[in-house]
Order: sequence, then C-alpha cells, then structure tokens
Amino acid sequence: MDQRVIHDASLADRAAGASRHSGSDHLLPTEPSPIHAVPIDVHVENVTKSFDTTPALHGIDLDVPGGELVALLGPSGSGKTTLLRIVAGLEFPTGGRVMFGGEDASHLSVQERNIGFVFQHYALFKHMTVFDNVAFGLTVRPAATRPSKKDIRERVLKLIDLVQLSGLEKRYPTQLSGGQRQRVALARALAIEPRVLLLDEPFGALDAKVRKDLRRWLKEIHARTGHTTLFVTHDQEEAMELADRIVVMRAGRIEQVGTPDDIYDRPATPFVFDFIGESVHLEVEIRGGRGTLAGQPLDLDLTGEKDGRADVFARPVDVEIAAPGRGIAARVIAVRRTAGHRLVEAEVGAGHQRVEFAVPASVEVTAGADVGLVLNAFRVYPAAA
Ligand SMILES: Nc1ncnc2c1ncn2[C@@H]1O[C@H](COP(=O)(O)OP(=O)(O)OP(=O)(O)O)[C@@H](O)[C@H]1O
Repeated sequence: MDQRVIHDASLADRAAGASRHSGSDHLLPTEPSPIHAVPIDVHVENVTKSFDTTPALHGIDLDVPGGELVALLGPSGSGKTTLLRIVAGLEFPTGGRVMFGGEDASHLSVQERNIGFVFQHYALFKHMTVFDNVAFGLTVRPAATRPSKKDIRERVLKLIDLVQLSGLEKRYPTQLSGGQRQRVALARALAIEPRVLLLDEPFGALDAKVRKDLRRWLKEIHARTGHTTLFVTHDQEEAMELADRIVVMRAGRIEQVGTPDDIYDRPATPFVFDFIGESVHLEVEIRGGRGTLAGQPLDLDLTGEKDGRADVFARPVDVEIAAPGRGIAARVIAVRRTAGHRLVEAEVGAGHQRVEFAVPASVEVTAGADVGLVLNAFRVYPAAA
C-alpha cells in the first residue's frame, strides 16, 4: 500500500450517520464538509509487535481521548513509528487491538479507518497544483459519494485558507518552500475529513526556524479543527510545546504518559528525567536518610528515601554554586560561556562522577575552584536491582 494515497472509504456513510443521529451541523456527503472534526477516542489495548523474531512493541496500552493532540516521543528505535503505523492500519499488531470510538478497528483496512497522514517526506503529487493536491482525496471518491465540483472547490479553498496558502493555489510543489509543502500536505490530509490525524516527524526535514513557526501554527490549526491527533517526534521541545499529552517511549515500551508539566516536573523514571531535558545525575548510596557519593558523605536531605543504591537527578536550573563547605563538595573542571549562561563542568565524589550544568552568566566561577553544589530541587529513584 502506498502510504501517500489518501484514504477516505466509508467516510460518507459516517458523515451521513452523524448528520442523521446528532442533528449537528455535520453535512451530507455531497456537500462540503465542515473544517471542524467530530473527534473520536483512540484506544490501544495491549498491542505487541514483532518483526520476524525481533520485538518492536511490548504490550502497549494507550488511551487518546477524542480531540487530544498526543505526541509519541522517544529515541530512535523506541517504536514510535511502529505504533503510529499500527493505529493507521499500515501495520498489523502481533497481539492486542486498536479501538476507534469504541469500535474494534484492528482488522479494518487503512481505507476503512479513514486516517489523515502527514509524513516527514510527504511526496505531494509533483504534476498537480496545490489546489489539485488538496482536492485529490475528494475527487477520487466514487461518484455516489463524491461532492460536487463546486462543493469540492469551496472546501479546498477553505482548507488552503486554513493553512495560510491562499493565493498559491495554482503553484506546483516545486515552486513552494519545504514548510509550505508540509502545509499543503496537512490541508490534503484534512480534506478527506479524517477520523484521526497521524503525523510522523512532519517537520523533521525542515530547518529550526521553520520548524518552530510550523509548531505554533499546527497547534493553532489543531485548536480550530479538533481532530484526535497522534504526532511522532524525537524532539522533546517539539513534544512539550505542541502536545496536550506526551507518551514517552523506550525500547518498545511506554515509560510515562502525562501532560508536558507531568513529564518535565514529575518524571516517573530516570530515563524520562534524562530524556526530557538537561539533567544533573548523581549515583548515591542511601542509609537511614543520609547519602554517600563514592564513599564521601553527601550534604543532601534524603529523609524517607529507601536504603540502597539510588539515582539523584536535578535540573541544572536547580543547581546553585555555593562556597565550599555547603552542599555537595565539587571541583570545577571547565567553564564555557554560551549566549546567556556559563556551562560548568565539575567533578563530585573526589573525582568519581562528573556533572555539567548551566549557571547565569553573572555567576563568577573559574576552572580549578573548589565549590559546593546546592540542589534546590531534586528527585530520587531507587536503582534498578
Ligand atoms: N519493517 C520492519 N522490519 C523489521 N524491523 C523493523 C521494521 N520496522 C521497524 N523495525 C524495528 O522496530 C523497532 C522500532 O522501530 P520504529 O521505527 O518504530 O522506531 P522509532 O521510535 O519510530 O524510530 P525512529 O525515530 O528512528 O524512526 C526498531 O528496532 C526497528 O529496527
């Protein structure tokens, strides 16, 4: 199956059904559909996937309430794309099921699921104008469910306006910038009135500035259209800025699901702490609420923490440099200036561990100095046995 084909089978039935049952402003299939979606819940239940003997997903459970924008975030190979493709119907799970709005969709084809896709390298049809690219999914419908030419035109122009490309309808993809092409790709995905929108690193190939603009723009579009949206990224900033909720994946498993605040402020595991932002990490030994680091006593209140080996994590912003004798004894190894900060590299535990963190440029610190590191906020994770 060519992933670039837009799938819209059975949409008309649903659109007509929604119109009959709800009496809402959902229009009949021969009329242009509204830009705003009827959001549906997506429920992934105990999904496993193996490629030959290689496991890629291990028992994934995930609920995406209708209308939410959810980011699948994780390092390369963690299973994000595989999970997205299983939701799409481009890949079938080895075990478990995918539910769309209470209906078991596991055995539905891509067409029957009615998904809107945007991929990183979404090849628009090069020989078609922007207008024809966006219209494509509607024009290839069977005659019985195809809107009239006038209605298609109206909807396509509305979508082109939504993605802020009005005036460029007659251009060909080669006459557009990368960011504009991805906006056409999104309009094209939305044209078929998809039940769910799936985006796989849609801005991955674009430069940093364009990415940033498109993020903000996508968030606005989502607020206006309200599609249940799953978004794959390995960029934590992108996930934080865009998503209602973030699913952090690692090696085919979900480490944590939560709002950007949950994920950043209350990371459930050391992996999430480390992956989601800068971190200072100390390996410590705890006995009776007191810690040691490489055998040296640690000036850190660990009251109530379990005895044994543990990982202490802090955000660099919560690390303060103090005079020696306060906090954790450290020796500064190197100091590098960045635009707004100084990056400090220091050794702790008599040279056994290294940490790196940024302090405001106004803090005066030099290589070779003995200092104390005060952790104003930190989290403790018992080390895995
Ligand atoms: N068609 C395939 N055949 C064999 N193995 C596959 C296939 N697709 C994915 N895998 C394997 O499944 C695992 C998960 O891959 P997946 O592409 O889902 O990860 P990802 O998190 O999306 O990574 P990336 O960010 O690099 O795209 C990897 O180990 C990968 O090698």
